[in-house]
Amino acid sequence: MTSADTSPTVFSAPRFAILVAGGSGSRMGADRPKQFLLLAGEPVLLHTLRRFADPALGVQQCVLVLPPDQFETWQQLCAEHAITLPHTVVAGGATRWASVRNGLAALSSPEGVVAVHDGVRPLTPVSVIVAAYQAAQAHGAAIAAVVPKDSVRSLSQQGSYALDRSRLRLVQTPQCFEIGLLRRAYQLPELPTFTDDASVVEDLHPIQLVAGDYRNLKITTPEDLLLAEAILANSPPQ
Ligand SMILES: Nc1ccn([C@@H]2O[C@H](COP(=O)(O)OP(=O)(O)OP(=O)(O)O)[C@@H](O)[C@H]2O)c(=O)n1
Ligand SMILES: C[C@](O)(CO)[C@H](O)COP(=O)(O)O
Repeated sequence: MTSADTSPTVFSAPRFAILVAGGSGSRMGADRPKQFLLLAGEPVLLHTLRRFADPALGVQQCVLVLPPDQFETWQQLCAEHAITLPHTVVAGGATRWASVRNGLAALSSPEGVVAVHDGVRPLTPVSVIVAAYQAAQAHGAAIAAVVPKDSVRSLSQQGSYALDRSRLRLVQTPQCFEIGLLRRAYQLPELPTFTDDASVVEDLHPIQLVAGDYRNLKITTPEDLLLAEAILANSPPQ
């Protein structure tokens, strides 16, 4: 895994972003999808959008994928929170895979590097996004990942057995790809084993890992929101 690059940002390929926020947030169990819940007084998705609007990234187009029945919610939040950051809104699908595919169709260019990022990862350091874009520019496909801190076991018919965690990584987003490569991968049929974009691409192209960040959590269940509030208050990622 390469570590986050601190040298001056050098990009040669144009950069795009797809923020997938088309889910319903069933595990959060809130009264609305978790991407619209407030974190430090602002919608989770606004925090995420702001990360990708950082001038160091120079992102040309940011596509937001939303549940088709939640466009009005987002419009209201944009008005309430004076959200003027430029973005393109498209409708999500029944699965994350379908939402990414819809986001890809909305990109304004067939060339460049695209970051696919969970709209519910609002604390991603910009340095991690830079590292993923740069590695994808060099190698075609790069994703953020961290080293597991817990021991890990696999279930077996007899019970369970220990895995060698030194050979395991926990996968995060952003996941960055040459646009042509990602489009080819998303023309293949959807499989139930696809949990992220790397799993969609890996049969076509090797996946490079870059160092993620433990603060880059995915807001999934209620305690994640508490953790995110604490991180923002005490150690906000830049
Ligand atoms: N049909 C879907 C499902 C998920 N996502 C997005 O993919 C990201 C990761 O998914 P997850 O955390 O599983 O979100 P939900 O599907 O909303 O949550 P849950 O599985 O608890 O219902 C989220 O930003 C989510 O909005 C999406 O764009 N379209
Ligand atoms: C894409 C992802 O965030 C990488 O860790 C993860 O696979 C999403 O999983 P989910 O079940 O859709 O939350």
